[in-house]
Order: sequence, then structure tokens, then C-alpha cells
Amino acid sequence: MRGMGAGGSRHDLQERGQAELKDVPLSRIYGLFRKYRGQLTAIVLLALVGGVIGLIPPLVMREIIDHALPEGNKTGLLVMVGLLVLLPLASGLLGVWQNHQNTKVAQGVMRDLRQSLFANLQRQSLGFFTDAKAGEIIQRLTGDVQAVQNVVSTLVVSAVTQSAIVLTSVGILFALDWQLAILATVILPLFLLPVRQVSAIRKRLRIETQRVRGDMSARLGEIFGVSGALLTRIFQQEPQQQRQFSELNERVMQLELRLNLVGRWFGMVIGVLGPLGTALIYLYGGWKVIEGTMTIGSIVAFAAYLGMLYGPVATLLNLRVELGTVLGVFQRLFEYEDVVPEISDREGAEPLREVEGRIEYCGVSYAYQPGQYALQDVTFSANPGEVTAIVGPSGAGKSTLIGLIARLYDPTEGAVTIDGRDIRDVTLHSLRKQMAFVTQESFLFHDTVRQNLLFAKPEASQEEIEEACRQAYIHEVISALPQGYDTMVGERGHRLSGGERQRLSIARAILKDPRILILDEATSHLDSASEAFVQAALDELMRGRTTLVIAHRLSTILTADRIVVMEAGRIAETGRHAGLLAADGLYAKLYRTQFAKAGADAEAEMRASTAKSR
Ligand SMILES: Nc1ncnc2c1ncn2[C@@H]1O[C@H](COP(=O)(O)OP(=O)(O)OP(=O)(O)O)[C@@H](O)[C@H]1O
Repeated sequence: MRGMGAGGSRHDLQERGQAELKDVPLSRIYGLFRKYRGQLTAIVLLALVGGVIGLIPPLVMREIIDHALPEGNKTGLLVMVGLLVLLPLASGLLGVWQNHQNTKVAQGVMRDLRQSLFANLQRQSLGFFTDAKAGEIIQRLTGDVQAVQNVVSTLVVSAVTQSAIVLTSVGILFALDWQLAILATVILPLFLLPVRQVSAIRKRLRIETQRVRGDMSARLGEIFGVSGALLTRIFQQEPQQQRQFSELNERVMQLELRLNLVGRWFGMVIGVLGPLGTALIYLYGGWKVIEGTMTIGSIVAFAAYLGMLYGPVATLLNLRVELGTVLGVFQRLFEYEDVVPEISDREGAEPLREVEGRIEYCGVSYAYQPGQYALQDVTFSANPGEVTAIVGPSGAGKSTLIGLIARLYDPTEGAVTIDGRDIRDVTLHSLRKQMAFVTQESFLFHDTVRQNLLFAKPEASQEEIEEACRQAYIHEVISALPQGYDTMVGERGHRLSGGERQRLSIARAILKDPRILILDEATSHLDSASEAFVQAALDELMRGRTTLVIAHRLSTILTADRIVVMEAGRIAETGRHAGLLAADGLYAKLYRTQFAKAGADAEAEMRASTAKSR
């Protein structure tokens, strides 16, 4: 199956909330953190020191109550109070530093992960993006990676330091009074039992909220993208979208409310249980004080320690749920890292040097899905400098055919060669350097006109850019824009007209100056003036290059050196216009239904506009 990787095929990529330890190789997670292990050790040590410092104040209070006060020792009192001020200060300062180090490590790991995922996504062939949802890719690269932040704070720091704090506190409790300590260690887990239940509920709610929020962003992206906004208005779907959105919106609100309410209840239970524990300690401990077997200072210290234990114990109880979530995130990220590109350089692939431009398809078949052939046994050649027009009904396999020459896909059977070399034997970079694609949808990035042009040739000078634009009959239009070549083209180039966008993408191809040109002529009808400009620009572009063109224009098929007629994935006929017309086959039928009509329409429009201008 295409796209199979160690993490499975891209079709298997799923949204998972939780994962088990056995599902995720820990060594791989460790690998991500390895280069930060020095910093991590420092973080854990700092957290331990901070935690231990935090444990001292109750002992100081015991000293004040049991010794300084009864003995009237003012100096001792001053020293102890000083300690009560300084200790939290020291632990606070350590906390700031440690938190900064935490974030540094987490951000470093996140940066490395994003970089590695981005690089792997860039290597993927087109098929990957046809199947994956853009929103999901963005979610993994931003949202999921963000979740890694929790790993450092939750797992590394919490697990180690909280365990240390709990162990030390329990040790101190036993040293203070072993009977009371046994009582405390028995009642504490009872009080904390609801914590697990509540956090499991909160976790579920949080995952659900994130999912609904994700849906909301995806919907908003579609609805308010220029194409979506246009479609909505044309089909007058505003009220329906309003309704759908308000449902989602309501759901987000309800979920957030429930999440908050569960949180509040939880806070309340802890708020009540905490003092209840303290009350029990005072009851039992107070009894012992009255009987003279325990000091007042010890009870105060004891109660303080007990209060300090709730947080860390709750965190430790939650650790399994947290660990599951974190592992789930890593699992999803590793899946993306593991998708093996379908198309990549073969071992020992050599660069394709300057070519003459002879293209041959030798017995090429291609199936998107096993057994379902979009192309079957296609054989033809395109001579250097000639124009080969590909025509055929919708779904005949024309786009698939031209995609193979740039190795957007590799043939299931057969081979495509350039100047006699199998294109799978040369490096992808050098292959694609030899060709330019002008597609139906002239995609432009949300950037300036200049940057969009430089995409084809980053080192091009202003003169080269302008020359290419002159040849594409677009220079005048650009010069008349408010900031000329520095004007932003708007989302997907929607500031420019369809014809202008096409000419800009033609200028981009001219700038690249390739030997091989792949064209997918737009089916949309431009007005005759625009059409004439686009045609003139295309003629300029095709001159002297080997051109494969999915033809929709009459002029293209009339002047083509060869016409390849496709039908249901096979070549039905090849030849030139006159010969094919005479043969009275599929081409003649297509010509009568599509091309002759398109030509007549264009001619009529041309005549009308000339009459009007007179
Ligand atoms: N990504 C894909 N996955 C599965 N099948 C596909 C995919 N892309 C195209 N196909 C199928 O392959 C066949 C050929 O499609 P192709 O786009 O090459 O036709 P076409 O001649 O360019 O059509 P049109 O003129 O309508 O653009 C069609 O049956 C189509 O449904």
C-alpha cells in the first residue's frame, strides 16, 4: 500500500486521546530529550532542593512554639521568624529559575519536533496531502507539539520531585509522632480518592472540548476562506451556516461550563476535606497533648505537613492519566514522523543535467488504489521543442498523465523517460528543476507580487522579473497596482482577476525558464480580451520548450504538433488535428462538442466586443 511507514499508512493516522506505555517506545521519547539531559538533571535537583526547603517552615514553627516562646528566648524567636521569611524567598527564587529552565527544555524539544515534522511533511508526495486534512496537519504541528510542554513539567518534574516531597514529608511525620503518622497515612488516601474520579471526568471533558474547538476552527477556516465565503454567498447558505455555527458555539459553551463546574465542585470537596483532616489531627493530637505525650508545636507542624501533602499526593494519583495523555500525544507525533514519502530519491540517483527535452511514456499504467487503473498501457513520445496536446473527456486520466512527468506519482507499471533516462533514476530536485507547471488554479501565496514571482527563481533580479512579466503581458497591470511589485496579492491571490493570476503564474514559469513545460489550460471562460492576453502569454512561454498541455483552447489543439486523445485511462488516438478529424473518431466528437463550440463562442464574444468598442 502506498504511504506505508513504520507508523502505518497515512490512512491509518487517527486522533487518539490516550495511549499505553507499551504502545510508545520510551527510548524514542528519551531520544528527544537526550541533548537536554544536563539541563534536566539540573531541573530535577533544583526542584528537589526547592521542595526540601519548602518542608522546613513547619519545623521552625514547632521550634517557636515548643522552645522559643516557653523559654522566653527573644533572639531565638527573631532567628526563627527570619527563617520563616527567608526560606520561602529562597524556595521562590529557585522556583523561578527552575521554571525558566523547564520552559527552555520544553521549548527546545518542541522546536526540534516541529522542525523534524515539517521536514518530513515537505518530503511527502502529493498523495499524502490529497488524503490528509490540512487542519489536522496544522493541529499536529502546533497543538500536539505544544502538549509536549506538559511532559517536562508534569512527568519529569512532578513525578520525581513530588515523590521525593511525599516520601520526605511522610518520614518527618513518622519522626514527629509515629501513631499520628499511621493515622494520617490511612486517612489521606481516603480523602484523595475522589481526586482520581474527578480528574478522569475533567480529562474526558477537556478532550471533548478540544475536539469541538478543533471542529470550530476547521469550520471557521472553511467558511471564512475566500473560496468558502464566495460559495456561501452564491448559494445563500448564510442562515444555515449561522445555525450550524450556533450549535457548535453552544456546545463549546456547555462543555466549558461543565468543565468549570466540575472543577469548582472538586475545589469545594478538597476545601472541605482538607480542614476535616486537620480537625482529626487536632482531636487526636490535642488529646495526646492534654495527656502530656505530645507537644503543641508537634501538632501544629504535623497539621501543616498534612496540608502540604494533599497537593503532591493528588498529583501522583493523577500521574497515570497524565502519562496516558502525554504518550497519546507522542504517539500521534511519531506517526507523522514515520510516514515514509512515497516518492524519494533512489539510492545512487544522479542529477539530471541540462536536457534536450524528449519525453517518452513507455507502457505506463497507474492505479491510485490497487486494481483501479486511472491509466493503462500509455505509450507515446513528445519531441524536444514540440507541443503535445492531451485531450479527452473528464476523468479520462489527463491530470494523472501529466503528474507522472514531475514524479508527483510513480507509474505502477512501465516508465517515463526524459532524453532516454528513466526519471526514477535521477534526483527529484534536478528533475523538477527542468520543468515548470502552470496549473488551472493559479495558486499565489498571501505575499507580495514580487515574492510570488521569486518563488520560481529566488535569485532573480528586478530586471529579470520585469522582463518575465512583460513576456507574460502582466507588467503593465502590476505597475498600475498601488505598490507595484510590492503589492500584496491577498489570500490566494484574490486581489487579482482570474486572467491576471494566470498570467502571473505564466510569468513565474517564464522566470524559471525550464526545458519542459506542463500546462493545464484553464477551463474557465475569460473574457475575450483577457483570453487573448493569456493566449499570447502562453504562446510566448511555449516557444522552444517541450510542452505537454491538457488542452481546452481551440488554438492550442489547432497548432499542437501532436494530439494525444485519452479515454478511460487509455490512449484512444494520436495525431494532428486534420488527420484526427478526418478519422472521425473520439477526437472528432470531442472537437464538435467542446472545441468547435468554445471557439465559436470566443469568436462571437470577440466580434461583439469589437463592435461595442467601435
Ligand atoms: N487522488 C486520487 N485518488 C483516487 N482516485 C483518483 C485520484 N485522483 C484522480 N482519481 C481518479 O483517476 C481517474 C483519472 O483522473 P484525472 O484527474 O487524471 O482525470 P482528468 O482526465 O484529468 O479529468 P478532468 O478533465 O475532469 O480534470 C478518475 O477516475 C479519478 O476519479
